[in-house]
Amino acid sequence: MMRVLVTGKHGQVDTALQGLGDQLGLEIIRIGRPEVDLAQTDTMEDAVRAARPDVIISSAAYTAVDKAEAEPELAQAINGEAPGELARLAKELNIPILHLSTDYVFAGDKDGAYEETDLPAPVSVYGKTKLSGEEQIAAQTDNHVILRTAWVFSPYGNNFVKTMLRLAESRDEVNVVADQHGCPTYAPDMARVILAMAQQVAIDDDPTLRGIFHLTGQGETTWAQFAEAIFEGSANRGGKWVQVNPIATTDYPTPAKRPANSRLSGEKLDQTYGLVLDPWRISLDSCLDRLITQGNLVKDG
Ligand SMILES: NC(=O)C1=CN([C@@H]2O[C@H](COP(=O)(O)OP(=O)(O)OC[C@H]3O[C@@H](n4cnc5c(N)ncnc54)[C@H](OP(=O)(O)O)[C@@H]3O)[C@@H](O)[C@H]2O)C=CC1
Ligand SMILES: Cc1cn([C@H]2C[C@H](O)[C@@H](COP(=O)(O)OP(=O)(O)O[C@H]3O[C@@H](C)C(=O)[C@@H](O)[C@H]3O)O2)c(=O)[nH]c1=O
Repeated sequence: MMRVLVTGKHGQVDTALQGLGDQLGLEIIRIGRPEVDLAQTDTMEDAVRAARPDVIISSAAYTAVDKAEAEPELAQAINGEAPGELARLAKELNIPILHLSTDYVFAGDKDGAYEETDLPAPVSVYGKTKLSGEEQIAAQTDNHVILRTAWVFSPYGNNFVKTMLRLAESRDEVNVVADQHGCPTYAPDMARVILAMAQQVAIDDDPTLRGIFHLTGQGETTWAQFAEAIFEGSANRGGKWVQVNPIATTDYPTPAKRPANSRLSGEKLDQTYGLVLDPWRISLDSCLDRLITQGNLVKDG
């Protein structure tokens, strides 16, 4: 049975990986706080070695985009240094590492969807530290896959879908930015693709399977359109409909700057691995089924 070490014990992606890994009969070993703190890289080695992994999936990160502006050193330790240390260990153990990165490594001034060959130029502390993580991994081992994803949502943890449903509890309308474009991505869809890739790279040393890949849900939208789809889906399931007022980014000031366009092309992933994620609208239905129809919003906290 393949042993998959995953960083993160309470996050969206690591939770989805656990759920699917169990179904597929993989041994998923999750490491995280309090035993392993990625801000203190010396807490990682014993846990990684004890897990005897066949592959590492580096999912955990400092993901509080606005808060990172005030805590750049901590964000850099977790998003920059820790992946480098994980990759060093992967190299020593002679196993592949798959690492989650972000659309926020891009500046957002491109017209079309970003390709893997486009130059990153992050505009936030979070984006800069995630780019540093990519670089530190690549410096440690060639046996790596960097997976840039975006706008992740799921029934678990914190995300935009759950934020909107929570706002609906106290508001009849909400102002949402309409000039940032991206690709929402459902964590359980990601888990399907990530585990398929992990199984392939664990047995195939073909260099074309390595390197950077973009991994997002099919289709694109804006945060305002995404919010509208969330409330329509909510109303269709007997939940509340809330009016979305589209606004400009300048009317929603935040500590961190976000890219105006962070759409990612999934073409390389499709051509290399033959893998695509589901359209985000279909996945949003699955997510809302679990959150509203099955009443998990309250339970998940
Ligand atoms: N969420 C998104 O929209 C996007 C995410 N990504 C990337 O995808 C990956 C997964 O994201 P997602 O699942 O949404 O993240 P979450 O914010 O849901 O979870 C982050 C995980 O990292 C863990 N973590 C944070 N700090 C530490 C630390 N110091 N030591 C140990 N564990 C720590 C958290 O544990 P704890 O609960 O203890 O804090 C949690 O398990 C990340 O690498 C992220 O950068 C990329 C693009 C979009
Ligand atoms: C809650 C809220 C947000 N917004 C805006 C702020 C921001 O521009 C946009 C999204 O807000 P959030 O803070 O929820 O999302 P944000 O933290 O920017 O999400 C990002 O997380 C990191 C981890 C990533 O890697 C990215 O891919 C992306 O998913 O919506 C509104 O306009 N109105 C609102 O009521």
